[in-house]
Amino acid sequence: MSSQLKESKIAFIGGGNMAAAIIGGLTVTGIAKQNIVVSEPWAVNRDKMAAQGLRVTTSNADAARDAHLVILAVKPQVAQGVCRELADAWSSSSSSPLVISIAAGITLASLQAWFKPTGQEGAAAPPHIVRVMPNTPALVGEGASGLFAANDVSGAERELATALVRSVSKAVEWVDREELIDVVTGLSGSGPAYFFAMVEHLVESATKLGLTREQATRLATQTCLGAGKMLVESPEEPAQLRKNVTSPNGTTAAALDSFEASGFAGIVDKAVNAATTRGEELGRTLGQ
Ligand SMILES: NC(=O)C1=CN([C@@H]2O[C@H](COP(=O)(O)OP(=O)(O)OC[C@H]3O[C@@H](n4cnc5c(N)ncnc54)[C@H](OP(=O)(O)O)[C@@H]3O)[C@@H](O)[C@H]2O)C=CC1
Ligand SMILES: O=C(O)[C@@H]1CCC=N1
Repeated sequence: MSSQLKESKIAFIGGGNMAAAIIGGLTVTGIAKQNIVVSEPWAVNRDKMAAQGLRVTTSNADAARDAHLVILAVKPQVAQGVCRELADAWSSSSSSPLVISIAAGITLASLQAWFKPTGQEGAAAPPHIVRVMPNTPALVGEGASGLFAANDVSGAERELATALVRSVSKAVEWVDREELIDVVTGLSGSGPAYFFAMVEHLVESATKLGLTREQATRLATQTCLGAGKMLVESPEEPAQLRKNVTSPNGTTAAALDSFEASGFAGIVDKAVNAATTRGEELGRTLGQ
């Protein structure tokens, strides 16, 4: 792990699902809990974080004031208010941290405008910002994340962001246009839910056909894990792995033909487009 990351004080603004996933991954990889502070208004989430030995607060300003890295992990709908609050907190300090925003859709232009210093003499310059789109498998160190940095982000800051993301993600992809973060959102940010939904449907079908729910769940989840592991570890392309399962005129062909007859490729294409478009829309409607 990078020594820069190990020595950084990290503040999470928002202690919900995604913050919990990233923090879970970070602590497993050896980031000291005393270097993490979580600001979270909801007592239930705060207590969960405190129970893990993390420092918690209800004050975003207190959490962020001395941090080297601030992870903006609130819903897009509250991002503007939170950024303005943080800008106020930094207006009386001489340095500002690197901000990592994971808020879906919220653009760098919006974040930069909301973080503008409030005009006090000697106030810190606005923070440098990296947008990251992680996903919840970060919790088990199996995340997939996309990143995009503002122009003013230095090489060292990029390395710090990469180190943070890499400590909870196996796939780490910098993209070269900001719009592509919305595509990453539609693919891997939301993606775990697509696989969970698939497993839910598989379990429903097999239960209707006679397996117990428990048996069906064990078989479906292990199939998902096994297929995922093969996708990662095998040198073969996904299409070849699919063909290896598909005996001519066999059972798999019957299922895949059924998928195709129901327009599977089109269904997936529409879904990824819907998520990507929703990201763009969030950015437009909630942003500058
Ligand atoms: N969940 C996912 O899989 C992914 C989420 N993201 C992004 O991560 C961000 C967080 O999502 P997620 O973790 O799912 O959402 P959650 O609602 O689980 O977490 C957000 C947390 O922020 C808290 N909060 C609300 N207002 C404030 C405030 N003013 N200051 C500090 N904290 C506040 C919320 O408290 P309360 O409940 O009381 O409102 C909540 O606990 C979103 O922007 C989302 O787009 C990105 C990738 C994947
Ligand atoms: O559903 C959402 O908006 C967030 C962003 C990606 C995953 N969850």
